[in-house]
Formats: sequence, C-alpha cells, structure tokens
Amino acid sequence: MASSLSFVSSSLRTSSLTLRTSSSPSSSRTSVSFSIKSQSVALSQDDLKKLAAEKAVEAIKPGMVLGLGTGSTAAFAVDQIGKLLSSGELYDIVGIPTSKRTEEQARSLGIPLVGLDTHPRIDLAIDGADEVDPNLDLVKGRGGALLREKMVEAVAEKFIVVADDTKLVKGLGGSGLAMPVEVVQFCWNFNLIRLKDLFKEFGCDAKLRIDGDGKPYVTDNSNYIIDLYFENPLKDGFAAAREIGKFQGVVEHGLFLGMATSVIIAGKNGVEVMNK
Ligand SMILES: O=C[C@H](O)[C@H](O)[C@H](O)COP(=O)(O)O
Repeated sequence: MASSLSFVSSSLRTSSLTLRTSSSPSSSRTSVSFSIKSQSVALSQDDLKKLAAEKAVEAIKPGMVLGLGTGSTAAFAVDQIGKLLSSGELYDIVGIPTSKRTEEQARSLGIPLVGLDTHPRIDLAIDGADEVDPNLDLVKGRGGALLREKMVEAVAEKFIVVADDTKLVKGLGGSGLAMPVEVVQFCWNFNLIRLKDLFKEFGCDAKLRIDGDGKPYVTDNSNYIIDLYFENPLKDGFAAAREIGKFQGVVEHGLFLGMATSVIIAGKNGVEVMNK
C-alpha cells in the first residue's frame, strides 16, 4: 500500500500537480486527487490513459521481464518505457509483446523483445482493459489481442491494469459493449449460436466481428472473434468462463478473472490505485 502511494505521488508532482492523498490501512485502495495550480485543466480521455499508464511504468525496475500490453492505454506505457530506455533512466529490461501491433511499436522504440519460450515467468505486465469490476476482474480483448494477453499476463507475478474511469463497471458485461470470444474459423457460426444460447438469460446477442473492409476480423493467431453483448451483467464470471471453455473450437475468452494484482484508474478528480 505504502509503495503504491509513493510511486503515484512522486510522478504527479513532476507534472506540477497539487496532490491530496488518502488511504485507509484496512482498505486496498489508495486515492490521489489532483488539481492544477491557478485553474482547472480539462483532461481528455487520452490524457487520463497516459496518466494511468505512466504511473504504472514507475513500478518497472532494471532486470525485469515485462509483459507489454495492447491497446490505446497500454501504448502509452510502451512509449514511456521506450523513452526511459533511450534516456538511460531505465536499462536491462526485456519485454514480451501481447500482439503484433505492440511488437512493432516496441521494436520501433528499441525495446529488447523475448518470448515465453525463453522467458516463461514475467515480473510485471502492464495492460489496459475494457471493463474493470469492483473485484478487479476484467473484460479484455476489444482490440482483438485477448489470447496473447492472457497467455502473457497469466504468468506475470504482478499485473497492473491501467485505464481511465470510463472502464469501471459494477458487473462484468455491464457496459453494453462487446465481450470477445476468440474462436477457430471452422464452423464459427456453430459456436456463435452456442454462445448466444448459453447466455440467453442475460439477454445476450452474439456477432461475428467484422473489420473495416467488411470481412471477418482475423486475430494475430488467424482466428475469428465473436462479440457477445449482454443486456444484464453476468452474475458469476467464473461460472461463465467455465461454461465458455467447454465449447470445442473456442480458443479464448475476454474474461480475465483473478489476474490483476493492481488497477490504476485515472479520472477527472484523480488517480486511484486499487490493489488485490
Ligand atoms: O485486445 C485489446 C486489449 O485487451 C486492450 O487492452 C483493451 O481492449 C483496452 O484497450 P484500450 O486501452 O484501447 O481501451
């Protein structure tokens, strides 16, 4: 708790923000509120993503094996890692990218890359999320990277999720946006129908993800994605994950349960660090 608080505070200070911190010894949450001297500045959603991502990067130490996440928020973290490496403030780290996009970005920034074959244990993974519930369980994969993300983040000793506060939900599936399931291309519609049927009590619609050219979206692993849309949040994410996993041809799903060790959420009123 104390270490989380200090890494958030020092970084915000360098951004010339005034901080007020509060935390309870019995609580797993640390809040840092901030205001800009003179007058308030409207932070965009991208500003908030960057703020959360850069706070997470402060937890990186030389010698670490890192999981490099995918998406617009994780990209800010990868950028920051690249900057710190090139300035010499950070050294002796290697990263495992969770998508071809992240691999390309990391290579362009000179971040040394390795794979799980040679580095099966990761010290710290930093990634975004699509939904974060009060237990720090997540929906991920709207960017299509769920399979590699889950493989990498499942073996991370620490997994810090970075997000702006629009990602907070009371229950998973509750945002009304997609909960992705990666399936093999073979007879994909068979699995679409089974998935829709599995969740009919939650008012589930299921759609094959289509890319900008009107063709099925193909993941880095040459699979398709079926997006599930729920009218009501899932009551039991673990039960849902178990049932989805029973379908042959389902490769992975976007429920990341019991995996995040910390979540850094940036909102208009400050940054909140929630620890498991
Ligand atoms: O497949 C994509 C990943 O799970 C992303 O981390 C997730 O979709 C969040 O992305 P963003 O930070 O762009 O909202």
